[in-house]
Amino acid sequence: RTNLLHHFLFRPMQPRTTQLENGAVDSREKLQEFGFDYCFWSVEPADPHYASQEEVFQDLGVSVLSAASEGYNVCLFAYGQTGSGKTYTMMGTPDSIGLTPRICQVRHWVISIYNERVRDLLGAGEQKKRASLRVREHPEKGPYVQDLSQHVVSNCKQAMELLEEGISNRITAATHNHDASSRSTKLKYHIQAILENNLPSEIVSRINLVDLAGSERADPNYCRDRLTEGSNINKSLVTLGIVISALAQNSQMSSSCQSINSVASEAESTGGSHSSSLSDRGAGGAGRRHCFIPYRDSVLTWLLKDSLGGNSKTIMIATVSPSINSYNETLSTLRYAAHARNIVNKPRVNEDANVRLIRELREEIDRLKTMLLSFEMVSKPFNII
Ligand SMILES: Nc1ncnc2c1ncn2[C@@H]1O[C@H](COP(=O)(O)OP(=O)(O)OP(=O)(O)O)[C@@H](O)[C@H]1O
Repeated sequence: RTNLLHHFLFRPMQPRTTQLENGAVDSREKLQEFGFDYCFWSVEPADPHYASQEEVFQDLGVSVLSAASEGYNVCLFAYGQTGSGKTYTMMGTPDSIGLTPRICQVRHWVISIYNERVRDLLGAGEQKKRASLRVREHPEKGPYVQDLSQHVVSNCKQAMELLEEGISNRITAATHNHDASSRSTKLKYHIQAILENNLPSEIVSRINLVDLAGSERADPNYCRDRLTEGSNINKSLVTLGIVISALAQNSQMSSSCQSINSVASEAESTGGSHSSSLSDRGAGGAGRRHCFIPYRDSVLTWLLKDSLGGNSKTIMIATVSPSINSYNETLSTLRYAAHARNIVNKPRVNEDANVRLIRELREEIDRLKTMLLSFEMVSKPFNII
């Protein structure tokens, strides 16, 4: 999230009309307003407002890389209806390279790819044979996939080749196994790129790049008729929706408690007669139960635990189609994104405690040296005499 906030007036390209009971037509436009940080229009290259892949990278990719080099975990995920451009934005085409290969072109990235069944798409030998890998949770580093193969890439071309290899492995595996879950892959791919900075800072930051399946799968009715695929098929996307709205609700609750508490402390400091009642209300608000966040209900949300409401800077790309036929899906994507925007994460620099202490002591020495220098400069005129 940046501080920049624009407003998006959602207006269908043709005014929506409603047939009234008496046969008349109500052609009033229905406008909906949404907040967002960036908006990219990439329908027609000849359009003066056309946003190229390079522009999207400059706005989003560069901030991902700079946050990661500072030691923050970063997550970038694309959400939207089928065919609205998630893969185009995240992966791109050979002629128009998207965000993921551009982000991964930096040296010493370690890439791992897996789908929602946590299959290692780039594994060789034993790793390739395994149907699925286990997700475990490290007390400090958070959830991770055990025994995932790691691949180092040093340029954009290598990253693109590796991604294509992983994606073709996923398609082959799904076709051969007649695996219902893989055929309707909820998560197209999930890459974890780990940036390891060498000593003395020892910063390790994790980048999650996620290309989700079409958002219409988040609708529990989507595969009602597909008996073979079962009702759990869209679990990742449905759970993602539940997690996002629960987090948004918690964040809103916390911010309203904070504002009540700040009004209360202001009233207390000015000696207001009603301060105690406001404090009580604040305490009551804080005491209100926060929603339980069901991260573990799906592998996707478990692995993205830090990215959603935790230690990460997270960017959600909501892709929408300009077509009037996609009105409902577009509206639902924008509502989803508006919910996600309310989530407050707590990103922090990943540093070893000892390393942090050394860094802080060095900063203190620098500060004291500067003070000493300015003190010497002030006292010099007297010495000259
Ligand atoms: N901005 C764009 N410019 C040019 N082509 C685009 C753009 N966005 C999408 N496309 C093209 O539209 C088609 C569908 O896009 P894409 O595969 O990215 O959709 P998706 O949201 O990932 O769909 P799904 O959820 O089904 O995988 C692709 O052929 C893609 O190259």
